[in-house]
Amino acid sequence: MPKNFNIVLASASPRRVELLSSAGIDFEVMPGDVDETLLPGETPEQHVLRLAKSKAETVARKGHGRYFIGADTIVVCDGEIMGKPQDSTDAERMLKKLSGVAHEVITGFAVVDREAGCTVAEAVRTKVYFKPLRDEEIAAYIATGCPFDKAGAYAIQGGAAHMVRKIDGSYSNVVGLPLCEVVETLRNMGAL
Ligand SMILES: Cc1cn([C@H]2C[C@H](O)[C@@H](COP(=O)(O)OP(=O)(O)OP(=O)(O)O)O2)c(=O)[nH]c1=O
Repeated sequence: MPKNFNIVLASASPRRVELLSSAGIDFEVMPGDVDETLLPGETPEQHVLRLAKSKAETVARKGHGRYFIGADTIVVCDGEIMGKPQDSTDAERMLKKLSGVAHEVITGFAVVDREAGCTVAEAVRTKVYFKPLRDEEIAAYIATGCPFDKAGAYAIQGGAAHMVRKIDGSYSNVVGLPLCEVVETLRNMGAL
């Protein structure tokens, strides 16, 4: 793909940077720091779409470039929306809840075209099935420190790969950016 520094990824997530780079896209990175508190009555989709847009718009207001990409990932298990765990007790609680059952990972992404004054956003869902986890397995995983900056306290691409029996849907969506959909959207918007 041609070099295009008109694209800015509004993210501090090394996973998102790696995923977008793997698609052969050239872009700049500028983190978009926003308050990630869930609003009362917000559905999971509304939540990730609002945050994805907010991250992209925050950076679009101050950065240079034309297309700004923001994203937000959450885990939804039995009606509970899980963001990043607050501490190891919270991580343990989340992993015990995910143990032996299926949950959904939802990533919302938004692309702001600053010149055209328009935004395209989409929420993508992947179903993830965990095997039953032993308490020692959970404790050992938390001790690695990996869960703390991950929604639902796990990383499918890292130390938690062996906990996942199967997934239905996009793998990159679980890692933090649904690549197929993001690249399609960039192309439809004329960014590629
Ligand atoms: C479920 C899961 C999440 N994650 C990560 C993706 C996201 O980085 C993180 C969820 O937090 P987010 O708030 O979506 O993103 P972030 O704060 O890391 O980065 P930014 O807002 O600057 O873009 O969890 C994995 O890396 N692997 C996984 O298997």
